[in-house]
Amino acid sequence: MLKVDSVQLAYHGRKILQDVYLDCKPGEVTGLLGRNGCGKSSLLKIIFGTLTPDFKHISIDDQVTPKGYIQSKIAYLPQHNYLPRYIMIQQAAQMLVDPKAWNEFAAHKIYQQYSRKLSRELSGGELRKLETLLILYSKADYILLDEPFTHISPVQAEEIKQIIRSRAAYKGIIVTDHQYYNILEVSHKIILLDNGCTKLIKHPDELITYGYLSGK
Ligand SMILES: Nc1ncnc2c1ncn2[C@@H]1O[C@H](COP(=O)(O)OP(=O)(O)OP(=O)(O)O)[C@@H](O)[C@H]1O
Repeated sequence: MLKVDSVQLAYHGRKILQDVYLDCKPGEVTGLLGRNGCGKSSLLKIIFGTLTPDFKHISIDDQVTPKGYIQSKIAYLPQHNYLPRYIMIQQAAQMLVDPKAWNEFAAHKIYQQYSRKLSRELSGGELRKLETLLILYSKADYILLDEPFTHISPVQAEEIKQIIRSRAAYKGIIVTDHQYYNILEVSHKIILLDNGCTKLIKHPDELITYGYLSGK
């Protein structure tokens, strides 16, 4: 199990994260919701290990894991595109995809369609979908997805949700997005980040109580 505890982060003396606890185990999708600027991306970067906060306690199976990207324990889809503009999709896939999952990955239509293209030749939505797929089919046991539904049309979002669910059979997945209805649908557990603290949401109505949804 991945456990994230006691994260404290401040930028220039302004507290962003102060009382954070969340956990995620293989077989589970954890949805992370929160208003703009509440610290969702920062928290994912801290879990991945590329942002160092004032304090954190992160462990995988009770072993302290300060940098999850080492040994590919954790993979991370950043909020913004990560593939270099001139890389061929097939080349990126060969570097990132778990060989054991290759056949399933390569069967996806979008891969077959664009494998011989450069990343710069794809539309925003096509590239986002492929980047998400590459991370979901990586070797890592834990996957962090920052806004996988951005630029994605509704039918494509349905397909991504199905893939997230099927990959969650093998992995623990933490996903955040402003398309909260997609997050509610795909997640087994919802965590709201509010005033620097995590709150486990037991019923969607609590999202109104905490002021994340307007309730109108
Ligand atoms: N490098 C930085 N230096 C100073 N402040 C920063 C830095 N990075 C982020 N922040 C601030 O920290 C806060 C949290 O940012 P973060 O990107 O984690 O929020 P978020 O919840 O992912 O937001 P959004 O939903 O809008 O993407 C914001 O107020 C942001 O302005």
